[in-house]
Amino acid sequence: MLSKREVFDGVPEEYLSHKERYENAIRNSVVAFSLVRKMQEEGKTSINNYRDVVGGLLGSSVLRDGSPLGLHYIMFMPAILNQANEEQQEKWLPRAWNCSIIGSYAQTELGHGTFIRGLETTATYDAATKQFVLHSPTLTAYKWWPGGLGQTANYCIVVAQLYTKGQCHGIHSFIIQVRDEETHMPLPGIKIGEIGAKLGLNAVNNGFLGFDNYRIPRTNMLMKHAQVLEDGTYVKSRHSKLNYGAMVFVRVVIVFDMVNYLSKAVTIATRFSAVRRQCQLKAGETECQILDYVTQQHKLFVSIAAAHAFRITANKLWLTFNEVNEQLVEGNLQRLPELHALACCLKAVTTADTAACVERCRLACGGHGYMMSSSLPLTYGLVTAACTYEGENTVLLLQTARFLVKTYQQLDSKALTPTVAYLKTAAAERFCVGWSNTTEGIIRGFQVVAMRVIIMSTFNEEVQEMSRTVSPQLKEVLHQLVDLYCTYWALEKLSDLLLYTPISQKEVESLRLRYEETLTNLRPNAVGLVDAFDLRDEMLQSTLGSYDGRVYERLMEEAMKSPLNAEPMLQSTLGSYDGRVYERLMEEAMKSPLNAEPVNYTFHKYLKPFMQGKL
Ligand SMILES: CC/C=C\C/C=C\C/C=C\C/C=C\CCCCC(=O)SCCNC(=O)CCNC(=O)[C@H](O)C(C)(C)COP(=O)(O)OP(=O)(O)OC[C@H]1O[C@@H](n2cnc3c(N)ncnc32)[C@H](O)[C@@H]1OP(=O)(O)O
Ligand SMILES: Cc1cc2nc3c(=O)[nH]c(=O)nc-3n(C[C@H](O)[C@H](O)[C@H](O)COP(=O)(O)OP(=O)(O)OC[C@H]3O[C@@H](n4cnc5c(N)ncnc54)[C@H](O)[C@@H]3O)c2cc1C
Repeated sequence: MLSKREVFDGVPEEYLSHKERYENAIRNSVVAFSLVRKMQEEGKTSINNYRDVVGGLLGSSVLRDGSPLGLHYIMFMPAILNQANEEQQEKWLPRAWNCSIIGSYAQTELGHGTFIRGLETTATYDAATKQFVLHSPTLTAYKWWPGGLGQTANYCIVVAQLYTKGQCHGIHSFIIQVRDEETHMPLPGIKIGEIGAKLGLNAVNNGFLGFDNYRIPRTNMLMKHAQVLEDGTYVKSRHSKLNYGAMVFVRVVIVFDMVNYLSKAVTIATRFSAVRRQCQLKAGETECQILDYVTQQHKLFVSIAAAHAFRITANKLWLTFNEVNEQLVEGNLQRLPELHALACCLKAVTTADTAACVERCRLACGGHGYMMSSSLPLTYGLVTAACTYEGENTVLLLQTARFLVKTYQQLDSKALTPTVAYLKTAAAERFCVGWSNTTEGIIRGFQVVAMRVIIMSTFNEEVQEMSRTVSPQLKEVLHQLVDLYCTYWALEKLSDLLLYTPISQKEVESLRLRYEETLTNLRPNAVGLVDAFDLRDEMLQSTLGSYDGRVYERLMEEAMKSPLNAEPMLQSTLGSYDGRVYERLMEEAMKSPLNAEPVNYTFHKYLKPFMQGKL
């Protein structure tokens, strides 16, 4: 059995080289995911409900900057579950589930990420040999970004343009072996490596992948929805977008991820704000806690409310996802567009808001928030990536807008699906006959705004659920959070409300007062509210947010761990670009020390024994 997490001579991750960071990540990941395998063996997690277990690990302090094995669970396995037929699932799922193969998900290319109908990788069917020929016709056709593909995965799901009998049938998914299972060497016809250092997630080992007329069996096309028969006949799917299912799943999971990161950041910043004393409210008094400043409360408290709002929303979205997928199994595709629009909208909104809130938490901690040891910069790097991956936010909001416009156009001719039923009511109250400075009044106002601009989504507060299951005291605080969240956004989006609702100047002024009252009302419970997230110090990994409040002692302890305090300069910088983007990106990637060797030693020492169940 492996010893617990090894670090280089006690040097924290921040001081490791790019290569050492990867080697450390492999060591930590095989230990962490050996635990998942143990839970599988004991029946404590299953192939249909491992989200919480894996999600908890991927957000934990052990894998704090991601894992080379993350995509295996996040997309490789869900893609097989979602797009492989029964025979293919029987062949591949057991090996993926016990990690005797490690997979990734290769869709994005150097030249295309958003416009997936424009992907260039081709899969051409050869009926004579009953094989598909995978090929990357240009440099921009190289797969670029797949997590774990650089040095770790030996299989991946590849999304390519399918050609058979001379005709292109659009993008489809294929399961492809890219490395030898014994030697881990890239297979002939495969060009593979890692793409280099990034803003964050530097333990994920994102890779590139090029094909040179690489042949795979016909049965390696995932054929749950569409098929290619032995003679090359193409059988199309019931719905052209069923192949996009893996992306919908991850967008839903990302909303849960944002809850975890936002809770962590606001816990750190709120606890630090209770410890930090700076300046005086009145001359001659002792310095006050910075948490007592209304400006500090304005920065932080809405993040506490947002963490709860996102958690409630994530749970509701997960229920919708499972409902719609059960209907898909029965052949009922009616709610697929709504699920797609909802997943797009909530992934975009929660990632953008979380990135903004985490940055605000950092700013609220002054210079100490800028220290890596606070864990706030690392958290920001993780959440800001989510605004881009799994669908760039702008593009996903446009998808939601497209769905809402279509829904509005069919308002009188088609029954509305549950999450847009409010449009009927908002349409009836075309100009929102009255305004009230209550939670319900604000929600109704936004429904009217949404109705009028058809691009705002609204959220359903689960207030009724809270009144059934919580004590009067807790209900009062949760209502304060609901009030805070609504009045905050009413004030943030005041221009829309002024444009589309009859809110008066007087009501805006009282809304402002109400907002400040709510901040004051929440102040006594602020630390208790973040303590309620129940995030252990090991999870927070933060000098500022530890439960015992020993901020300064911890800052100094961490500072003394820097090798710079023990020896002279270590650092070097990279060159800049001359405008030849794709060639330069590839040249930079090839500078990675990880690409200097075909197989990193951690494969033979850790990964292979892990995959063979010998750990
Ligand atoms: C189990 C794990 C547990 C815990 C994990 C813990 C943490 C996990 C958290 C984070 C994850 C970590 C790492 C993430 C790794 C990220 C991996 C990636 O990034 S993979 C690559 C992702 N790439 C994308 O998302 C590409 C974005 N682009 C698109 O999706 C599409 O191009 C588009 C923008 C949707 C447009 O598609 P297209 O051009 O084909 O379609 P149209 O716009 O013309 O619309 C036509 C029609 O189709 C409908 N539609 C589009 N997409 C879907 C869909 N997915 N489902 C259903 N329907 C869809 C659209 O609504 C239109 O319908 P119509 O209006 O015609 O009725
Ligand atoms: C950390 C990380 C991990 C990733 N992991 C994976 C992975 O494992 N597998 C994988 O396949 N991919 C992965 N990706 C790739 C990711 O899915 C793409 O980066 C994403 O889909 C965006 O595509 P792009 O980068 O090509 O940007 P582009 O599509 O080129 O978009 C660039 C910008 O152009 C604008 N834009 C583009 N299209 C439109 C439009 N229609 N309307 C308006 N504006 C538009 C937007 O401002 C957008 O930000 C990862 C990315 C990151 C950052």
